Amino acid sequence: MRQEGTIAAIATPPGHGGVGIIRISGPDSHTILGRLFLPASPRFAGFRPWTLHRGRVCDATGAPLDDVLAVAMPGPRTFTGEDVAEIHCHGGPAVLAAVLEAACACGAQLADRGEFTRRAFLNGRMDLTQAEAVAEMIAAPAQGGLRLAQARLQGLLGARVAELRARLLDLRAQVCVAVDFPEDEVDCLAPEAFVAECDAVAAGVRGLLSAHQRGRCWQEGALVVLAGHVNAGKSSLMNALLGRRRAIVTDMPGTTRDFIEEPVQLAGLPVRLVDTAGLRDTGDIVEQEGVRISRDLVAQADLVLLVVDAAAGLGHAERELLRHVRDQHVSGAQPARSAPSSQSAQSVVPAGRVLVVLNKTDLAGGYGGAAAFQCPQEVEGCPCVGVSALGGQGVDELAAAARTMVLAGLGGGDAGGEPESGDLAPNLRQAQVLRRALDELDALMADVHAGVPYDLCSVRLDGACAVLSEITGETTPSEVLEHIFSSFCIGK
Ligand SMILES: Nc1nc2c(c(=O)[nH]1)N(C=O)[C@@H](CNc1ccc(C(=O)N[C@@H](CCC(=O)O)C(=O)O)cc1)CN2
Ligand SMILES: Nc1nc2c(ncn2[C@@H]2O[C@H](COP(=O)(O)OP(=O)(O)OP(=O)(O)O)[C@@H](O)[C@H]2O)c(=O)[nH]1
Ligand SMILES: [Mg+2]
Repeated sequence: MRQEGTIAAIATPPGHGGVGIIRISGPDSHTILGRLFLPASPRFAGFRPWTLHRGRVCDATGAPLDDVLAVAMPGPRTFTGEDVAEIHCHGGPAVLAAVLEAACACGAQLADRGEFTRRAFLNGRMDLTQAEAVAEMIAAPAQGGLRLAQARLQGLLGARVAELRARLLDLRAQVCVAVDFPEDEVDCLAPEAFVAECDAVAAGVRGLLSAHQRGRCWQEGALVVLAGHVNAGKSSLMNALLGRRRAIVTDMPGTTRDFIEEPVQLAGLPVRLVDTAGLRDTGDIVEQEGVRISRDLVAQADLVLLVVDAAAGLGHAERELLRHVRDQHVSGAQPARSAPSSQSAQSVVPAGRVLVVLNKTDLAGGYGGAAAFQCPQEVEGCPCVGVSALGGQGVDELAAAARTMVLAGLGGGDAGGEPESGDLAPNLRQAQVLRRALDELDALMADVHAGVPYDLCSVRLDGACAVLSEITGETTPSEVLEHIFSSFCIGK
């Protein structure tokens, strides 16, 4: 992992913008800026720190490239902890490429993805949860996710994990006393007290894990999959939910052959909405592949919208899909311990991942044939709503029901509404680390119960502490760091 040298990158998104920023960080950044920059003011007497100065950037031959504002920020109190310079150019791709090239000609190297933030982390300007939050803040699809990323950027998650770890370290100290002075009755830690304290820390870890599930859908969007028989109106419903014509709709069965994913908010919940190929037996190999992908997506979905032609009712393919989803549920596709509160919700609603959508209610009489369409409360044990994808009736109610079901499935229900500022929610990596920490704590408690000597127990205690510090980055393996920062944008 390179950490010397001076790096440069375009910090603003590709394309045309009002202003585009070149960011330079490292020991030579101010020298490089000085060589590129021709001040506009005759009174200019060098860069005043943290102050924008107006001037021109010229290339090596002295030809002017752009009229700019530039700033020099002296380390270590900067984003990266190093000397930083920024050149605020006109936001065109050719201008920015030319100024970046000029910076490189003066000695800067092109920055890798996430290299500015990696340097900030390595220079102790932020812990790993904060570095990850920088990227998550940029990626947040809606306000709820943004608030979760902001809490992490402030270091609240790192602080909570550090607090849990400190309790384990404290316990470790008490264990050492018990090992060193086994006869000392006053200081000796009783196994019951040992287990009780471990259990309290484990409860804290579990609390963070259940927050992860909810946080995930606010940050990445819940996966909601439109599935059902050919011609049921999945693509029409996709378009109705998006409010624009995105998917091709025809009266030919088998119109959609590949899946289509679009981000959308359903009643304020960020969702990755996926339209899929209609389920049917077919000889067409392209369509067969489409059907296979549909089944995969159904298996991964946080919520399946099973679209059914209301007049036709459930057919063979729909019943098979319901059975498929239900079997998956029974075999415990959800990690059992990750969201304890969702387990009870699941057992109340056996097929809680499926919402049956009776479509074409404008054509249908009553479900099963009565005169006016009456939407049943549930179909095959799944909640049910009636809509007309064509006319838009019931689509808002469908969105609200989908939101409620997704949040119920993730535990905690919809009562709390959107995440609030200060709410903690670990991301996937952090949750995986927390799960390992919980395994260590469970094993530790079992050992203490079984009367394993304290000096052996303390090894496990150390293990749990080491696992927890992977969250904040003290002991994170370098390939994990590499992976985290390589998912960043260039220039971040
Ligand atoms: N133009 C620009 N805007 C930007 C950034 C940037 O790098 N450039 N940021 C980058 O992502 C964010 C701001 N992030 C920052 C994070 C830390 C420090 C910093 O370390 N500041 C010093 C105090 C400086 C002072 O006021 O004297 C410190 O807190 O010690 C600055 C900006 C968002 N907007
Ligand atoms: N009357 C009526 N027709 C609808 C409604 N929704 C869809 N349709 C019609 O049903 C036909 C099939 O619609 P699609 O949205 O293409 O159906 P699909 O489920 O995506 O079909 P495949 O992609 O083939 O699996 C089209 O002719 C639509 O216009 C509705 O609510 N009312
Ligand atoms: Mg379709």
